Amino acid sequence: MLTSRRIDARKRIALVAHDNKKKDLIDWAEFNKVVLAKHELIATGTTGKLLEEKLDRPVKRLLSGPLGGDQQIGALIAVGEIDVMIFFWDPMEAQPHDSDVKALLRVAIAWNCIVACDRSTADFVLTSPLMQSDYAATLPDYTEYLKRRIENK
Ligand SMILES: O=C(CO)COP(=O)(O)O
Repeated sequence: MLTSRRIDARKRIALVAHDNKKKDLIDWAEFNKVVLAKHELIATGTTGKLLEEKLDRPVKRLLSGPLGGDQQIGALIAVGEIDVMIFFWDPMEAQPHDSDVKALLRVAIAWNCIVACDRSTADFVLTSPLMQSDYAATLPDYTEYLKRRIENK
């Protein structure tokens, strides 16, 4: 069931990284451990396992990316259950599941999900005042508009 964007300051953050980018994502998450502690973390299988170990906190782990985890994150985005996605994908190496990667990035944009694919953008997102509930509440919610537009097609 589609839900509207959450105004809550506690966001549901999806974290995903390709193998060559896992170290970058884990370093970033460790650096931002205190801020991330305020949010719910959801991740693809291997990324989630590494995050749990490094952050010493629970992370909702889905399937590994190539085994359907990317599709699970995409499905959560489509029903409004992810507020932010941090996806450090590898621009230097083709993935066996490139079609899933493309689908995940596509559905995130289709649903106006906040997406960061590198460390600089992830820093901007995490430090944005829009991460706080009172700021987010002043923004228009595009969810209903997007839903109408897609369903009327
Ligand atoms: O493959 C991925 C993203 O496309 C990530 O999956 P893992 O976190 O299971 O390695």
